[in-house]
Amino acid sequence: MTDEPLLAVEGLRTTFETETGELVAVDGIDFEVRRGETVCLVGESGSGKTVAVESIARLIDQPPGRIEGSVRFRGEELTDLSDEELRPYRGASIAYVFQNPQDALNHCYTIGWQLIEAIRVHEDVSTSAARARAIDLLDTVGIPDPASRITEYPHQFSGGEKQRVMIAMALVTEPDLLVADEPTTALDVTIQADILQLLEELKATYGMGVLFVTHDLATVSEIADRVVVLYAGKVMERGGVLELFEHPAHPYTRRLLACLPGWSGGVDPVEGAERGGIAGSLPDPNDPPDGCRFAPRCAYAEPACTTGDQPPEVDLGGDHLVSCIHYDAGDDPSVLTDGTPPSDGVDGSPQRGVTEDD
Ligand SMILES: Nc1ncnc2c1ncn2[C@@H]1O[C@H](COP(=O)(O)OP(=O)(O)OP(=O)(O)O)[C@@H](O)[C@H]1O
Ligand code: NI
Repeated sequence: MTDEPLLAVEGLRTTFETETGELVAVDGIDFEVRRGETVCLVGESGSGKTVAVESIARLIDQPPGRIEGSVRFRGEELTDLSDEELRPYRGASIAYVFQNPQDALNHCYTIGWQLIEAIRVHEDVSTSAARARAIDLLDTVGIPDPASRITEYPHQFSGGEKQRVMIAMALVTEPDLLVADEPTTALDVTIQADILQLLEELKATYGMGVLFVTHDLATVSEIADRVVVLYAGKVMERGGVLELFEHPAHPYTRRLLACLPGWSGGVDPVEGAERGGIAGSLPDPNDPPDGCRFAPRCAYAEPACTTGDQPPEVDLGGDHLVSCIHYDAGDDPSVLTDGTPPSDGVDGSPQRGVTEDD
């Protein structure tokens, strides 16, 4: 029982009915979050990060959405539960913090009123006890002079303070899992680090698992214990943060890292040349390519990369998994890291292994 991860997601697949057909936002992904650790879900815009985390507590309307696969939380299969049975989990033992705190706060009510309401929804306590708890929570999230700030309205709080209030709201239920979807993206850079630091402190204090969504690898390097790299609804690679930053295996991860200023862990010539972004764009989610979803943008794609489904994950040891055929037994992954620029393929896109002179 103690070996059971806090959250175990297996084969999670979330699709939407759209006018142009079925859109596959998340396409059969596996990952885990253990107690007391921060797992970062990282990937470009549109890769399915938000849909993935919102699928966990079924925050997605079905229809048009459709969620399949297994989500086990503290050993319990959540997908079997009715909406009513899910209530103790959704927004409670699994709490969410989103990108824009102003969207979640009601500008007509004081911060205190909103916190007290949130507390009383979950606990049968007097208003004065709830008020004391609200002050305590504001103090916990680093709002100075909470006893007087509690009477203020959202517009009297800065962006960073509003996000701290949202974190306080999430803590009301003492969650076991805090899901934070780009919680710092809307904030000034100077404030972002403070919020990350706060989340780190709270994780330690409460022993929560944190599932953190970001497109920013610099943030990942600050807070992650483990990382899940998502691309076009598929997991490209996952593993411990140090392992992943020092020995990134998937060409997509390597490209992402090469875009990170100051990262010098074996940038290959193609990656180095493209610092500042990855050429090309995500595939059409209504019509994903066969094979590895990244193959159309991958400098190392071979014909075998573009057939079948996303390659099965290869276990590189130490919890490090990669979905890339170059790591299959018998293949030679050193082509990805030997520093030789891949030869140019047709229509200017570099392709390895498909030209005669390779
Ligand atoms: N309600 C919906 N109906 C139809 N398609 C949706 C819906 N919600 C999300 N999608 C699609 O699912 C895909 C994944 O979206 P998602 O919001 O999860 O991406 P993301 O990785 O969180 O991106 P970002 O970094 O921009 O937040 C996108 O193609 C998006 O258009
Ligand atoms: Ni998102």
